Amino acid sequence: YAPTIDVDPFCDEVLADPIPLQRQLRAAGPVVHLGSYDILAFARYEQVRAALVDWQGFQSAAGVGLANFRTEQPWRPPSLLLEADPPHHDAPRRVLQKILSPRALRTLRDDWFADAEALVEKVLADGTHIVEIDAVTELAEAFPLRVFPDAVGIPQQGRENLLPYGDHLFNSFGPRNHLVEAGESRAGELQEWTSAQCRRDVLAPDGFGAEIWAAADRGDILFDQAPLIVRSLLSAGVDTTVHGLSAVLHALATHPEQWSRFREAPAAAARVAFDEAVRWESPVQVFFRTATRDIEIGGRTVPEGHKILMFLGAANRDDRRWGADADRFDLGRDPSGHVGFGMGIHQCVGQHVARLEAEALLTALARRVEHLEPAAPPRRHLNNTLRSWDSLPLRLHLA
Ligand code: HEM
Ligand SMILES: CC(C)Cc1ccc(C(=O)O)cc1
Repeated sequence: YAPTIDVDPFCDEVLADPIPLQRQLRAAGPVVHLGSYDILAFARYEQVRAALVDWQGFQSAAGVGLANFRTEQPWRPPSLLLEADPPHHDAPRRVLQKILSPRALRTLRDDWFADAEALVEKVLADGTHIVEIDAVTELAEAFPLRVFPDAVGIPQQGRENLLPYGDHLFNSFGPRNHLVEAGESRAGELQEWTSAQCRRDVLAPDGFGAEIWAAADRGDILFDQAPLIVRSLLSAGVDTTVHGLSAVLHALATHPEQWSRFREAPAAAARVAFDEAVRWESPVQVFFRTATRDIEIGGRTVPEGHKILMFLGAANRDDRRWGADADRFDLGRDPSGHVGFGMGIHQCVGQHVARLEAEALLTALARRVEHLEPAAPPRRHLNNTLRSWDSLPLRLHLA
């Protein structure tokens, strides 16, 4: 038995504010039937985590969106990591894990910290004691776009395609609603542009892209896998960090006591602040899996071949796991174990890149900004998978 809830989780009202539905789903039970799509959903931490780590029972190869690749054509060739299961998932994952490891990223640390300081200087330059900015366009979008495409090694030309490509990709994990339809006219062109950036002859000789091709030279992966693995970086590595950064900036700006606490020890607190923001906001809100057999979970059977929907954002605010103050953004909390980066064999392979970007930007801001506060109400960006802001007007009081 699973209670049915008929609210459409992908309607604009829920995408703008998913918190009420998250509460309703958690309260309804460990497994809930979504009437609007006739699928089963998990919103409590225990079941979401259990489904994420059970890659044999809940597979990714049939797609991690609503579309079931067993019966319908994906809009782009499936990812060799995200939309693959072991054994096919193993080699591409091993290659990316090594290239994106904390140790491998050490060579970028100084450059990214220096670039974040340069960006913050540029943004604050035209102010005297108080500066008003839109933190989405001037910081959260600007910083990843300054450092990440260069780290991958793609050409300068056309980088403005990265955000719209990612936005459509993340919409396409949901149902074919107005958000997907709005992106469909450019989808083919954006997909072609992105794939063209993954060819060996256009990539710089010393970036993540070149390292993926070098793995093919060594025989760690096949040559025809290399471009798709580069595509994974361009697909997952931009919009996610943009919305992760705007999430942590919004959290800190709306919790002034947390900002002053953060400024006392920015280097140490930067990583916890980012992970607590990823837990609290969950930039990646939901995604799907497909049952590989009839599976018992939460006292209910998921029939073989059926899609399940995991509400990461709801799990990250489940008081059964996080305590009574689960809804509070609190730098004193230990956010480890959150599912904002997933969990198990598909857990975000780029999480250390995201954390390094956040550390660089937050420490640069902590040096120069005494206090930050909202200057006007922020505006939500609606996307079937991502929780994000279109605009985040902030007033920065300089140190
Ligand atoms: C705040 C930023 C980010 C968030 C919230 C995020 C979230 C996630 C989540 C939830 C998953 C698991 C998907 C699943 O289980 O099906 C994932 C996987 C992945 N992420 Fe991230 N991500 C972020 C940044 C990045 C970056 C910067 C990169 C690349 C440099 C990246 C590359 C990937 C890849 C390739 C996968 C697939 C891993 C696999 O299936 O083995 N992500 N990410
Ligand atoms: C949260 C995830 C769905 C983000 C993501 C997107 C795309 C890929 C890919 O490999 O193309 C990997 C991860």
